[in-house]
Amino acid sequence: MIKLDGVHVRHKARSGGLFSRDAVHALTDATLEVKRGEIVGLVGESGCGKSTLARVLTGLQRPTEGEVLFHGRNLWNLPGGERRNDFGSAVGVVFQDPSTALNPRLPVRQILRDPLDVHRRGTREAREARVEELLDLVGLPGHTLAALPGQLSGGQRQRVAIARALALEPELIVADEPTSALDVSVRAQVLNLLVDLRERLGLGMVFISHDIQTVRYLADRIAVLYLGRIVEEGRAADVAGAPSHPYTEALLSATPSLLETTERIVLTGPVPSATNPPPGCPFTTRCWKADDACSAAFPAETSGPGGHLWHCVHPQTSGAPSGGRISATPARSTA
Ligand SMILES: Nc1ncnc2c1ncn2[C@@H]1O[C@H](COP(=O)(O)OP(=O)(O)OP(=O)(O)O)[C@@H](O)[C@H]1O
Repeated sequence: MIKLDGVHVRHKARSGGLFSRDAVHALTDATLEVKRGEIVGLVGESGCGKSTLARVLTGLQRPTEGEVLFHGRNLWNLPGGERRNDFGSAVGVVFQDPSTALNPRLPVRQILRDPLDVHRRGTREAREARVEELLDLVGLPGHTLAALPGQLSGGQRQRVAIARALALEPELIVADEPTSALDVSVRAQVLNLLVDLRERLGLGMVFISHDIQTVRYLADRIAVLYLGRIVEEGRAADVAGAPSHPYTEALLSATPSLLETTERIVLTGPVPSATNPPPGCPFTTRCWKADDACSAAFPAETSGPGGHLWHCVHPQTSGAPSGGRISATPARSTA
């Protein structure tokens, strides 16, 4: 349905002076496909490029290089009107914090009507009926329509934001950390709602989170980002169950599931600057397996069964995470 092909995004560095040519390499050579009805999880630490990738997928950010293909057509070669109308309605977005994503002065009824009005969908009566249908889809009672966002709980606000994202019957929802601003008690409800909607509506979804355990629960496939690069990608069971990249292993150990006994990997070295990324593997400075071979060039793509891909010179090959077996090294300590 949508494919990123060799996408690079470089921003002008904020810290540079007026005439500085310094660039932040927010995304480097990202290739990723989301098929109809599939949930792709995107994980990585803060600043690794998750939101940039979300902005590229939703057409809010034009790549510096590379292509965004929507049903095989280059998004940025489409006429502006087609891009805004057809692509704009095919992709819905849910942001992290519903308190800031929803206009506090508009009642829910108007918030849900806005996209239908802007895209001139159906008659006035049909739009009213759609608004009620949307509310029902996300499990909110009818009286919510008269409420202002400030009169709702965080979980209810996020349900309204999800309903708004669904208004134009999108094929794809991009959800950027949709539960991290919510109370722990309602996170599971919102996650279950997203899974339920995917099943009922056949939606594709890109779910972005720094928490690989949450993503593992939801996603069909996972892509792991590190300093703007996708370093591992594959079926969720392969990436989270038998990671090949040491960084994925470290992410998994940071939020161990209750059933696993892997020791925690605490990464110690510095994260390289995104303004001046190293020529080799960007994880070298924190990796306990790194040697000279890792610094020469960014590791080529290696593939395993089921479309499992990784970029690492010393991948984990045993089929099980090494955490719990490797003792602490200068680049890694355990806690
Ligand atoms: N408009 C911009 N101008 C300059 N640099 C930017 C801009 N937007 C993002 N960046 C930089 O690009 C890199 C990737 O940022 P991005 O927001 O995509 O990461 P992220 O993984 O979503 O982080 P977080 O989880 O903290 O939101 C970071 O180094 C960030 O500082």
